[in-house]
Order: sequence, then structure tokens, then C-alpha cells
Amino acid sequence: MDELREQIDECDDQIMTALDQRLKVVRQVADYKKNHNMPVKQTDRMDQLVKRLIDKFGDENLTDDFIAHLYGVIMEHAISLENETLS
Ligand SMILES: C=C(O[C@@H]1C=C(C(=O)O)C=C[C@H]1O)C(=O)O
Repeated sequence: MDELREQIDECDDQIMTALDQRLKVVRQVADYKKNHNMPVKQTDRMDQLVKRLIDKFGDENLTDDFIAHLYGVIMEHAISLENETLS
């Protein structure tokens, strides 16, 4: 049991490291949009992104609904940070 939970902790560390890296890139995207007068929220990109992830990773663990929900939360947070960056 301890060994299994260590594996879960390692997975969580990887997830958080990847999310932090993603948000650093999002801040760069915010700067680009500011310089090019582009809107922060881009629903076409968000839809394409979720579709790509579902096509690539969707299975009995990562269900379509879970991927859509998870990335809804992640992208709304990204949009909040972008708006903060621009204000
Ligand atoms: C990061 C961007 O800004 C917003 C956030 C997105 C994201 O977190 O992936 C995607 C589209 C935009 O609504 C982007 O336009 O690429």
C-alpha cells in the first residue's frame, strides 16, 4: 500500500509540474495577445484542444466527459490568469 501511494504521489508531482509549466506558457500567450490586440478567450482553440485530447487519450479511465470537465477547469483558470496578466 505505501509503495502504491508513493507511485500516486509521483504522478501528482508530475501533474503539478506539467500544469505549472503550462501556465507559464499561458502567460506568454497573454503577452502575445496583448501585443496583437487579440481576445483572451478563444473558444475555437479550446474546442479543438479538448477534441485532440479526447481523440488521443480517451479511454475507460480518461473518459470523454472527464477530459472535457478537467480541461474546462484548467482553461478557465488559464483565462483568469491571462486576464490578470493583462489588467
Ligand atoms: C492559452 C490560450 O488562451 C486561452 C486559454 C486556453 C488554454 O488554456 O489552452 C485556450 C484558449 C484561450 O481561450 C490560447 O489562446 O492559446
